Amino acid sequence: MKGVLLVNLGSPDSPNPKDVKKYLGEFLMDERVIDIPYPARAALVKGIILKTRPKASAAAYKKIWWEEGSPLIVISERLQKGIQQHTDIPIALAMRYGSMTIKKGLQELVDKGVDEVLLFPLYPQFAMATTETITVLVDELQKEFFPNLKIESVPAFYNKPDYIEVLSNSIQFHLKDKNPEHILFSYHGVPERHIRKRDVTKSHCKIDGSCCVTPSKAHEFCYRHQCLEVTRLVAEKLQLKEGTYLTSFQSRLGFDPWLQPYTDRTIERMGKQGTKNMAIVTPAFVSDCLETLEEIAMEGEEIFHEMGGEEFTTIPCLNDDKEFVELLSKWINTWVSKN
Ligand SMILES: C=CC1=C(C)c2cc3[nH]c(cc4nc(cc5[nH]c(cc1n2)c(C)c5CCC(=O)O)C(CCC(=O)O)=C4C)c(C)c3C=C
Ligand SMILES: [Fe+2]
Ligand SMILES: [Fe+2]
Repeated sequence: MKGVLLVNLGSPDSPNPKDVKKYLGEFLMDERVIDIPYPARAALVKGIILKTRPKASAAAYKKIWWEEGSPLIVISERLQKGIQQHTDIPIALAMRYGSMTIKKGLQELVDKGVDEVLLFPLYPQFAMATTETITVLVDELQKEFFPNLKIESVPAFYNKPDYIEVLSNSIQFHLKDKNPEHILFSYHGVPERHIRKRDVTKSHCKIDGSCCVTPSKAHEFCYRHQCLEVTRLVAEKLQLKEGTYLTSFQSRLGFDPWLQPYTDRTIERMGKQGTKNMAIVTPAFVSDCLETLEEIAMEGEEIFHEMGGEEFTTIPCLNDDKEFVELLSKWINTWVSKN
C-alpha cells in the first residue's frame, strides 16, 4: 500500500527557554544548517548561540504561540487533515526537528501497512538546510530501520504552473481593496556559501545580477534562482508593473554574508523613500510560523511605521487554503495512480 509523509521544519514543544534551547540545539547542530566542521560548529552553537538566543527566541515564540500549540505545527496538522479528506491512502506528518520525528512518521505509515512512501518536504524551493537535510535523514533511516520501504521524494515545486496559480490567487485575494504601492516578496535567507556549495557546475553561481537569470543546470539546486523565479512567475501571472515589487531575504543569523537584499533593511528603505502602503508575502514558507508572524508581521510592521509608512499588509502563507489543499491532493493522487 502507498502512503505519504509530509515533512515541515518543526518547532519547540513549548515557548519556554528550556524547550526552545533543546530545539535550537538540534536544529543548529545540523551540518546542513550551520555547515562548518563539527568542532567549530559545536563551539559556536553550544558555546555561544545557545547561551543567549533561547531566551530571546522564547520571548518571540511566546508572542505568537496559540492555545493549541506552535502555529507551524497546528497549521501543518490542518494541512494534513485537509489532504486526508481528498485521498484514501494514509497521510502522515513529521517534522525535521523536535518531537514529531521523521522516524515516528515513517513507523506510523508502516504500522498502517504502507510499503511505498511519497516523501513530501513542505518547501517550494530546494535548500541544503531544508529539503536536502530531510532527504538525507530519510535515506539514513530507511537503510537502518526500514530496509523494505520504497521511498520517492517530491522535488522542489517552485515553478509548477499550478502552484504559481494558487499562490497568485491567494495574494490577489488578500490584497483586494488594499492597493499597495509595493509588494515585497520576502524569502528566508541562507548564507551565500550554501548556494556556492550546491552549484553542480562549480562555477555558475556568482550571486550577482545575472547568474540566476542565465539558464544553467545549477538552478535545480540554486535556492536563490528558485526564489527569484517565484517572484518573476507570480509577477507575470498577476501582471504586476515593473518597479512595484521586490525580492528580499530575511532571518539572517551570524556574521557571514547571507543572500541580499535583507528584508529588514528593504522595509526600512521603502519607508524612508516615502512608501506609505506596502504588502509583504513570504513564499519560502508554506505555513505561518515564527518568521512570518513575529519577524514580518510584528517587527517588519514596526520598522515600516517608524520610517513613516502607514499601511502594512502581511499576506498569510498558503497554510490550509482550500486551493492549496486541493493542489497537493491532486499531486498525491496522480502519484497514487502511477504504475
Ligand atoms: C544558520 C541558520 C539558519 C538557516 C541556514 C536557516 C534556513 C532556513 N530556515 C527556514 C525555515 C524556518 N526557519 C525557522 C526558524 C529559525 N531558523 C533559524 C536559522 C536558520 N534557518 C533559527 C535560529 C530559527 C529559530 C528561531 C530564531 O531563533 O530566530 C522557522 C520557524 C520555526 C517555527 O517554529 O515557527 C522556519 C519555518 C528555511 C525555509 C530556510 C532555508 C531556505
Ligand atoms: Fe530558519
Ligand atoms: Fe544562481
